[in-house]
Amino acid sequence: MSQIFEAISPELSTAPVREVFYPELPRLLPYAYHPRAAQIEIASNGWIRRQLGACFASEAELLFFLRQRNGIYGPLTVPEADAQRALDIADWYQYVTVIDSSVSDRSGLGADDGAARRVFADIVADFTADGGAAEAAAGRVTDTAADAGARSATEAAYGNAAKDLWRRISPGLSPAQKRRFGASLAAFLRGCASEIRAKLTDDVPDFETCIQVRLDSFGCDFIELMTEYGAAVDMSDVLPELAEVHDHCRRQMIIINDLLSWRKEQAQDDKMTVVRVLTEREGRGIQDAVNRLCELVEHHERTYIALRDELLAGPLGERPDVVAYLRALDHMMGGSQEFEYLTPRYYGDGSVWDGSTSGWLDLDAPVVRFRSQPSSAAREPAGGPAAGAAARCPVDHGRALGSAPAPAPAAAPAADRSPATAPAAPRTRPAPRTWRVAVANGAVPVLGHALHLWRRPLEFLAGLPGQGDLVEIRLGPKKAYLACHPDLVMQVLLEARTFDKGGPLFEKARLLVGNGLVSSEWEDHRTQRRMLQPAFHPSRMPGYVSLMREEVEGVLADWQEGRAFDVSDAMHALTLRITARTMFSTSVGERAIPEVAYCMPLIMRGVYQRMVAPTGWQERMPTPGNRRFDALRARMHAVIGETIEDQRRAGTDRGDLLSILVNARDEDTGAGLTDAEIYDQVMTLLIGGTETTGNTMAWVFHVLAEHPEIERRLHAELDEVLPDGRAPEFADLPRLDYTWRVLNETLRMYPPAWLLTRTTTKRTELAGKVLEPGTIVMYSPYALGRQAAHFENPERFDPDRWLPDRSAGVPRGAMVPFSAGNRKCIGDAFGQAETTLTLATIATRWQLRPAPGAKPNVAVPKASLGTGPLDMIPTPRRRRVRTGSPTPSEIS
Ligand code: HEM
Repeated sequence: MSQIFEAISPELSTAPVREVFYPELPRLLPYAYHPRAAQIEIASNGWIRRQLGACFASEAELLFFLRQRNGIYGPLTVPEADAQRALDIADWYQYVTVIDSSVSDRSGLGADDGAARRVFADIVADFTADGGAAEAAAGRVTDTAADAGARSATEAAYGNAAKDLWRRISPGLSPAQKRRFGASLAAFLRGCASEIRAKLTDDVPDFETCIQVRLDSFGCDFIELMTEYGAAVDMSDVLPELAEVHDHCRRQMIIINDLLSWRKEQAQDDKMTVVRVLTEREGRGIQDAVNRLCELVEHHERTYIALRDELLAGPLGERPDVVAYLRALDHMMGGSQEFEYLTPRYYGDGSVWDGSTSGWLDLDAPVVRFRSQPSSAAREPAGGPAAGAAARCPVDHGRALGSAPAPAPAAAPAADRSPATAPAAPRTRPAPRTWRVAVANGAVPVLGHALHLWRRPLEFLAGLPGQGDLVEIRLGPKKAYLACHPDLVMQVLLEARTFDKGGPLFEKARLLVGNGLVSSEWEDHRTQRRMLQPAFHPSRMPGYVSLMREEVEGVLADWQEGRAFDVSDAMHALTLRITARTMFSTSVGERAIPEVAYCMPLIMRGVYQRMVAPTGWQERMPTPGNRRFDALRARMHAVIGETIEDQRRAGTDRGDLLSILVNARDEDTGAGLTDAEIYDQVMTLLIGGTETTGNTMAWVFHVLAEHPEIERRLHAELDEVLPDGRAPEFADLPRLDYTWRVLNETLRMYPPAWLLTRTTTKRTELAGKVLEPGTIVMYSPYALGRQAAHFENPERFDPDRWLPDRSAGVPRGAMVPFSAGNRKCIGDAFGQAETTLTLATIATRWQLRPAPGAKPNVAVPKASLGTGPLDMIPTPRRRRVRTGSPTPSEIS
């Protein structure tokens, strides 16, 4: 293993320092140390010395291995296991880590994949029924002198250790688990051999091939088995049901491992790591690759949680062993990540963890930890956390990551399911730095800044980041703070328990949506999110998309050449119909839709006015405006109440969202939701799913009319992907790359959710300022998207800024149109599919131009940022069709 030493302790060179920024990962899963962690680690280190000492070239190498603290991996990943089992597991993981280290070493097993395969075959035989199991049963647990003579000391050591482990572990496994154990070990060793081969042949695989090899070489099968062993359960009979959960769990762990071990792997010239795939195979810069992979980690973690919750909400949730296993799997993932921050294995021999989980990491220094500032101006390349993080699911399952990006089904976040699985407090540690904390300019007596927010809110907000990273605003007697710096925004969003839903927006939103998902506070939110999540499962997206197609086609059937119409109204009507159809599949629902369409925009405007009102008395006055507002709310209530009643009467599952809500039962009490609770969720989804997408669509047609060159490029893509002029199917969406960039740029410049508020639930600190409980904290996707510090020429509509290379430097918190953390939009994938499909279908067939004198009016934005009435005139578009080589021919 001597080359490992050399590789990890490179000579200091005069080459420019290479540094990469590692964004904070969400860490939604719990982690804990086993109560006997310290004793287990020591005992396990003793076992390694006794059993596998012969596998190390010298005492120094053995000590080097032990300093990596591999013995703590077991106690961190099975914190609730019986102590003996936790020790068995610790030894097991150390055992495979010794093999893994030797595989990385070209003077050890890594020298020759053929030889390694032979050693591995012996190890498998020592473990499986022909070898270890049978011998263990007969009490023969060590190699005899004769056996040992035929094998090298190293091979004999591997064999003896395998037998010892098998003797201890196998009695706790069922016959099915024993069979799985053999197969899992074989898979691990097969993966190791493939890694050796790749290294020797200089092959960098594509993304999916790499993942497939890593699934084996990371030992995913036995990680799950060890989790079962730790929880004393057998999941062999439900593996198919767990397959999806496992897939996301595995990918999350592998990608985190590859990200955090990158310094070591690149020093050892490892080919089988997803970082290398992205940098070498897909030609990304290292920062871009890291950003992408961080997005993937978040995606897999959230999808894992969503799927896990879905399983628990179904019949398997009745089985205590499944519940115990999934809880153990949470700890496995959370603990595994904790280990990867902790181990000196990836940060250099002698490094000591300072608790940091994000920051700049030097790729070349012998000993490193995350730093708050880069140490070199020559870092490669300058840039911050995940670009376009809020944009979409970056996962292209089953394809190379670099191919056409997809507005594909992103996993929506899910709340945790019980106190035991409550998310670990997000450990955002903004860099110790000097923050600029300011009071916004232009306060007037009594009203403070309320008039600015009332009269010219966008201009006012966009000017605040120039004044400070955290800016105090006065709303009459109340103070509020706008987080302007992206890192502060991420802190607010990730520390969701401290910065909980609240503040003027949500207080007023409760007038409309009561205690629905978007406005509920931490505790309620977790239960609610679990209940609603199944409706947004990726598997439902193809069905939703075909329904969206029907609705868009229906709307287009009424368009007439040259006849102006209000595009904002039309898009809201369309998105409302789409959301409502996913919610109510009945004729009663159909009747409710026009009523809701009429009331909603008027109510939304009233909510915004109440939100920025400096005092609360105006809304209680019996003015005509207030009476109208109350009447509209009552009307909406009545019509939705009717659909709920209809669903209750029917009692059947109609496959729509209303059925999910009416049939939902509390896990503990078995109680269902009251009509009032269902009403709140229906209103939440109707508003969340209509205003946002409707406004986005209106803006996009406005900007296209203003930018003919961008429109021309959009048309070119549509003609290529949809040459026959049909509406896209679900499978077409990933190919509409430019369409997606146009929409993402629209969301940057005109985010529908332009100002959002939170309230602190306890005394806390933000930007070094102490905030008392109950303090209002806000963030503005609009103001963030207009900052020149993060977006070059921010007033320019430039979809290509979302090309991977150009977007690499955009800090994660600077682009949050769908928010982030556990309150991230539940309908993000739905919304992105909907806007992509709508834009593609309309722009394939029609071109819209403003009616004379028509332009957006944002002087008084509502709770959601819209264009206001926007009359546009449709003209049928003539498409260019490519056949083979680009020979344009016109079709109508
Ligand atoms: C362009 C489309 C959309 C945008 C820009 C958007 C934006 C957002 C944002 C920023 C939030 C977080 C609010 C906060 O931080 O306080 C949010 C939450 C939410 N959105 Fe969306 N949204 C979109 C589409 C949708 C759709 C289509 C639906 C439903 C069909 C939906 C339903 C919701 C719900 C229920 C929440 C609350 C989630 C929670 O707190 O757990 N949204 N959305």
